[in-house]
Amino acid sequence: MTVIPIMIEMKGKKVIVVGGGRIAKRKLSGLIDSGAELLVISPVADPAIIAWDDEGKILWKQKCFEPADAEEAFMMIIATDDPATNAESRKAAPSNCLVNASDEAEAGNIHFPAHVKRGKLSIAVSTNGASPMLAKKIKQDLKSQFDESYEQYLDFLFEARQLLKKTTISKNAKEEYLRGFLDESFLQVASQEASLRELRLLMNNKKDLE
Ligand SMILES: C[C@@]1(CC(=O)O)c2cc3[nH]c(cc4nc(cc5[nH]c(cc(n2)[C@H]1CCC(=O)O)[C@@](C)(CC(=O)O)[C@@H]5CCC(=O)O)C(CC(=O)O)=C4CCC(=O)O)c(CCC(=O)O)c3CC(=O)O
Ligand SMILES: NC(=O)C1=CN([C@@H]2O[C@H](COP(=O)(O)OP(=O)(O)OC[C@H]3O[C@@H](n4cnc5c(N)ncnc54)[C@H](O)[C@@H]3O)[C@@H](O)[C@H]2O)C=CC1
Repeated sequence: MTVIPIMIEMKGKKVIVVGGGRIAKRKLSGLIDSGAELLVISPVADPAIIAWDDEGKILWKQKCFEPADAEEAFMMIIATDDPATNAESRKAAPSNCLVNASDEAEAGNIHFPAHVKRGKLSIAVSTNGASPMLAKKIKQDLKSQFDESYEQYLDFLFEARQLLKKTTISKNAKEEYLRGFLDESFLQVASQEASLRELRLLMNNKKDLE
């Protein structure tokens, strides 16, 4: 399979998860706050899945999979421990459906990468199914390299860039600021605040000229 990485908006999209065990729980945990409409089909479910159902975050249909369950699915995550059910649900997927086959790397058309999220920063690692364990190990390494301070740092970079867009300084000067903010010193909140103050002044100067 030749694959490409994309970031995808899942709000309101119908996702059918076939199976309610450990793997279904892991895949769901990455989707639970995405705004997708999450439906789990399985006779037995992990306690975390039952709790999400109680909280109204997902809908658990306590039953075995039937082809009609796949109707209008935007995405299917196939994760039962029964190979025959997994094959049957793959066949029932609507055309153009995104299909994650967690039991057989080549059988679906999407994989889930190992994922580090620090606020607006996302780093995904894929080995194309060669070694999910290596993907996980690299994720752990990246987690320490890009620690929690990156969440605040990304918010700073976002705000600084929005402020710069509103100033009248030259394109080169803007780029110089943006490049400067990549220096590690800007991981410090004090440096971020000082720069935001400076940029707000620049912006107000623009207003004065208007
Ligand atoms: C193709 C893919 C499809 C998909 O699931 O999307 C897939 C397929 C399969 N995984 C299997 C096994 C394991 N998978 C993991 C772990 C993870 N697997 C994930 C993704 C993917 N796994 C996709 C490719 C990702 C890539 O390589 O780029 C991660 C990264 C993300 C996630 O799951 O969200 C997550 C790390 C979570 C984290 O970041 O913490 C572990 C280790 C563990 O659980 O600790 C084991 C046991 C060790 C081993 O077997 O290697 C099996 C055999 C099943 C069987 O035995 O029947 C298959 C099927 C096959 O190989 O055909
Ligand atoms: N992609 C990945 O990262 C990994 C994938 N796997 C694969 O995922 C599969 C599932 O693993 P676990 O979640 O650990 O198993 P599990 O035993 O925890 O859960 C299996 C689930 O399938 C459900 N199920 C069984 N028959 C069904 C049917 N006819 N219709 C609907 N649901 C049905 C069960 O009720 C249960 O909820 C494994 O068989 C393995 O092939 C395993 C490890 C990692």
